[in-house]
Amino acid sequence: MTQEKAGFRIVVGNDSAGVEYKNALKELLENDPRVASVTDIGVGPDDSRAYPHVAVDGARMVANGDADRALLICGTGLGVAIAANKVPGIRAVTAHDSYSVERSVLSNNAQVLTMGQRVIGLELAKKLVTEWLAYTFDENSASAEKVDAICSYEPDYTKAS
Ligand SMILES: O=C[C@H](O)[C@H](O)COP(=O)(O)O
Repeated sequence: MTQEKAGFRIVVGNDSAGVEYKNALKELLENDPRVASVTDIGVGPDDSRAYPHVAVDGARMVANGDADRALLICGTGLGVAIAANKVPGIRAVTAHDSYSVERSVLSNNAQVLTMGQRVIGLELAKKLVTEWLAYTFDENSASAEKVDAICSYEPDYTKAS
Protein backbone atom coordinates (compact mmCIF):
# COMPACT_ATOMS: atom_id res chain seq x y z
CA MET A 1 0.00 0.00 0.00
CA THR A 2 1.38 3.41 -0.89
CA GLN A 3 1.32 6.12 1.73
CA GLU A 4 0.38 9.54 0.37
CA LYS A 5 2.59 12.40 1.49
CA ALA A 6 0.81 14.81 3.83
CA GLY A 7 0.63 18.48 2.94
CA PHE A 8 -0.79 20.88 0.43
CA ARG A 9 -1.45 19.82 -3.15
CA ILE A 10 -0.59 22.92 -5.08
CA VAL A 11 -1.17 23.77 -8.71
CA VAL A 12 1.09 26.38 -10.29
CA GLY A 13 0.41 28.21 -13.53
CA ASN A 14 1.43 31.29 -15.46
CA ASP A 15 1.35 33.10 -18.77
CA SER A 16 4.36 34.12 -20.86
CA ALA A 17 5.01 37.06 -18.52
CA GLY A 18 5.38 34.75 -15.52
CA VAL A 19 7.56 31.88 -16.65
CA GLU A 20 10.68 32.77 -14.64
CA TYR A 21 8.86 33.31 -11.36
CA LYS A 22 6.63 30.28 -11.80
CA ASN A 23 9.70 28.11 -12.25
CA ALA A 24 11.45 29.58 -9.22
CA LEU A 25 8.39 29.38 -6.99
CA LYS A 26 7.62 25.86 -8.17
CA GLU A 27 11.10 24.78 -7.10
CA LEU A 28 10.59 26.47 -3.74
CA LEU A 29 7.29 24.66 -3.22
CA GLU A 30 8.72 21.31 -4.28
CA ASN A 31 11.37 21.63 -1.59
CA ASP A 32 9.00 22.64 1.19
CA PRO A 33 8.01 19.81 3.56
CA ARG A 34 4.54 21.32 3.96
CA VAL A 35 3.80 20.61 0.30
CA ALA A 36 2.66 17.16 -0.75
CA SER A 37 2.63 17.77 -4.49
CA VAL A 38 3.09 20.49 -7.09
CA THR A 39 1.26 20.29 -10.41
CA ASP A 40 2.56 22.59 -13.13
CA ILE A 41 -0.09 23.44 -15.71
CA GLY A 42 2.21 25.70 -17.74
CA VAL A 43 2.96 27.66 -19.64
CA GLY A 44 6.50 26.98 -20.74
CA PRO A 45 8.65 29.49 -22.60
CA ASP A 46 7.31 28.53 -26.02
CA ASP A 47 3.65 28.55 -25.13
CA SER A 48 1.64 31.70 -25.79
CA ARG A 49 -1.55 30.51 -24.09
CA ALA A 50 -3.19 33.61 -22.63
CA TYR A 51 -3.53 34.04 -18.88
CA PRO A 52 -7.33 33.57 -18.59
CA HIS A 53 -7.14 29.99 -19.86
CA VAL A 54 -4.32 28.94 -17.57
CA ALA A 55 -5.92 30.66 -14.59
CA VAL A 56 -9.29 29.00 -15.12
CA ASP A 57 -7.63 25.59 -15.58
CA GLY A 58 -5.83 26.02 -12.26
CA ALA A 59 -8.89 27.34 -10.47
CA ARG A 60 -10.97 24.43 -11.75
CA MET A 61 -8.49 21.98 -10.25
CA VAL A 62 -9.01 23.62 -6.86
CA ALA A 63 -12.77 23.81 -7.26
CA ASN A 64 -12.91 20.13 -8.29
CA GLY A 65 -10.83 19.05 -5.30
CA ASP A 66 -7.82 17.98 -7.36
CA ALA A 67 -5.64 20.60 -5.64
CA ASP A 68 -5.84 22.44 -2.33
CA ARG A 69 -4.39 25.72 -3.53
CA ALA A 70 -3.18 27.46 -6.66
CA LEU A 71 -0.34 29.88 -7.20
CA LEU A 72 -0.74 31.82 -10.44
CA ILE A 73 1.72 34.24 -11.99
CA CYS A 74 1.26 36.75 -14.80
CA GLY A 75 2.72 40.20 -15.45
CA THR A 76 0.75 41.88 -12.67
CA GLY A 77 -1.05 39.01 -10.96
CA LEU A 78 -4.29 40.83 -11.69
CA GLY A 79 -5.51 39.08 -14.82
CA VAL A 80 -5.02 35.60 -13.45
CA ALA A 81 -6.93 36.57 -10.28
CA ILE A 82 -9.83 38.05 -12.23
CA ALA A 83 -10.04 34.96 -14.43
CA ALA A 84 -9.69 32.46 -11.56
CA ASN A 85 -12.52 34.20 -9.70
CA LYS A 86 -14.89 33.29 -12.54
CA VAL A 87 -14.80 29.69 -11.35
CA PRO A 88 -17.56 29.08 -8.79
CA GLY A 89 -16.22 28.46 -5.30
CA ILE A 90 -12.89 30.13 -5.96
CA ARG A 91 -11.52 33.06 -4.00
CA ALA A 92 -8.41 34.34 -5.75
CA VAL A 93 -6.40 37.34 -4.62
CA THR A 94 -3.35 39.22 -5.77
CA ALA A 95 -1.06 39.86 -2.82
CA HIS A 96 2.43 41.35 -2.83
CA ASP A 97 2.86 42.07 0.86
CA SER A 98 3.06 39.96 3.97
CA TYR A 99 -0.07 41.19 5.70
CA SER A 100 -2.26 40.73 2.63
CA VAL A 101 -0.95 37.21 2.12
CA GLU A 102 -1.79 36.41 5.74
CA ARG A 103 -5.26 37.91 5.58
CA SER A 104 -6.02 36.31 2.20
CA VAL A 105 -6.09 33.01 4.05
CA LEU A 106 -7.12 33.96 7.58
CA SER A 107 -9.81 36.50 6.63
CA ASN A 108 -10.90 35.44 3.16
CA ASN A 109 -10.10 31.73 2.98
CA ALA A 110 -8.65 32.39 -0.46
CA GLN A 111 -7.38 29.22 -2.09
CA VAL A 112 -5.66 31.02 -4.94
CA LEU A 113 -2.73 33.41 -4.56
CA THR A 114 -1.58 35.41 -7.56
CA MET A 115 1.51 37.53 -8.10
CA GLY A 116 2.96 39.69 -10.83
CA GLN A 117 6.44 39.02 -12.14
CA ARG A 118 6.59 42.64 -13.37
CA VAL A 119 5.59 44.00 -9.96
CA ILE A 120 7.37 42.20 -7.14
CA GLY A 121 11.00 41.17 -6.63
CA LEU A 122 11.66 37.46 -6.79
CA GLU A 123 13.12 37.17 -3.30
CA LEU A 124 10.09 38.87 -1.77
CA ALA A 125 7.79 36.63 -3.79
CA LYS A 126 9.62 33.59 -2.42
CA LYS A 127 9.36 34.87 1.14
CA LEU A 128 5.64 35.51 0.75
CA VAL A 129 4.98 32.07 -0.72
CA THR A 130 6.84 30.53 2.20
CA GLU A 131 4.69 32.52 4.62
CA TRP A 132 1.53 31.60 2.70
CA LEU A 133 2.08 27.93 3.51
CA ALA A 134 2.00 28.67 7.24
CA TYR A 135 -1.63 29.80 7.19
CA THR A 136 -4.80 27.77 7.20
CA PHE A 137 -8.28 29.16 7.56
CA ASP A 138 -10.07 28.63 10.87
CA GLU A 139 -13.68 27.65 10.15
CA ASN A 140 -14.54 28.64 13.72
CA SER A 141 -13.10 32.14 13.43
CA ALA A 142 -15.17 35.30 13.24
CA SER A 143 -14.14 35.57 9.59
CA ALA A 144 -15.98 32.39 8.63
CA GLU A 145 -19.38 34.06 8.67
CA LYS A 146 -18.13 36.73 6.27
CA VAL A 147 -16.68 34.18 3.88
CA ASP A 148 -20.01 32.34 4.03
CA ALA A 149 -21.68 35.62 3.10
CA ILE A 150 -19.47 35.91 0.01
CA CYS A 151 -20.40 32.36 -0.97
CA SER A 152 -24.10 33.01 -0.38
CA TYR A 153 -24.22 35.39 -3.33
CA GLU A 154 -22.72 32.94 -5.76
CA PRO A 155 -25.86 30.91 -6.65
CA ASP A 156 -27.55 34.11 -7.79
CA TYR A 157 -24.96 34.42 -10.53
CA THR A 158 -24.17 30.79 -11.29
CA LYS A 159 -26.04 29.32 -14.23
CA ALA A 160 -27.52 25.87 -13.58
CA SER A 161 -26.10 23.44 -16.09
O1 LIG B 1 -3.16 40.80 -16.06
C1 LIG B 1 -2.54 40.46 -17.09
C2 LIG B 1 -1.15 40.11 -17.05
O2 LIG B 1 -0.33 41.08 -16.46
C3 LIG B 1 -0.57 39.62 -18.34
O3 LIG B 1 0.64 38.96 -18.03
C4 LIG B 1 -0.25 40.67 -19.39
O4 LIG B 1 -1.40 41.02 -20.03
P1 LIG B 1 -1.33 42.06 -21.25
O5 LIG B 1 -0.36 41.50 -22.25
O6 LIG B 1 -2.74 42.11 -21.75
O7 LIG B 1 -0.86 43.39 -20.70
